[in-house]
Amino acid sequence: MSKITKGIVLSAEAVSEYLTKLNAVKTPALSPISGSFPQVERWSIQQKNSSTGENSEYLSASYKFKSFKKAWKFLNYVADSAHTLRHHPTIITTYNKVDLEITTHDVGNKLTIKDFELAESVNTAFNKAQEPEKP
Ligand SMILES: C[C@H](O)[C@H](O)[C@H]1CNC2=NC(N)=NC(=O)C2=N1
Repeated sequence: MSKITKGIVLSAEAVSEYLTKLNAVKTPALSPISGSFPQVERWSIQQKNSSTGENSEYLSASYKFKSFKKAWKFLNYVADSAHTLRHHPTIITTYNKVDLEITTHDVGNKLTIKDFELAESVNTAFNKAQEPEKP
């Protein structure tokens, strides 16, 4: 016999409306930062003006490592952060050097709080990649 003896039956419309509202609370809409930008160590703010008149903003940073292996250790941490934050950088890697760019594609390549959160966590990844290997 069912354990549920009392309850409220909701219509499919009511459930759908509730879920939409719940989702909006969990993931508030991203909007471009207006006014002054936060400062993140190692990262600088760049602007690109395309011939079509579209102005884009992005963060950029370069990281250098003692070895190729350390660069890849860093990249694996960066991938974890990107996955967790659901925000993904553009990555160019050349041997022991990693160049990163971050912008928010969903708002037309402008800077949002997500970009600065990811930049902070890339710095944390950089510090972790310097730690000596555990035996
Ligand atoms: C649905 C998904 O979360 C979005 O498309 C995310 C994925 N990762 C992203 N990464 C970046 N850099 N910008 C985005 O706008 C973006 N959007």
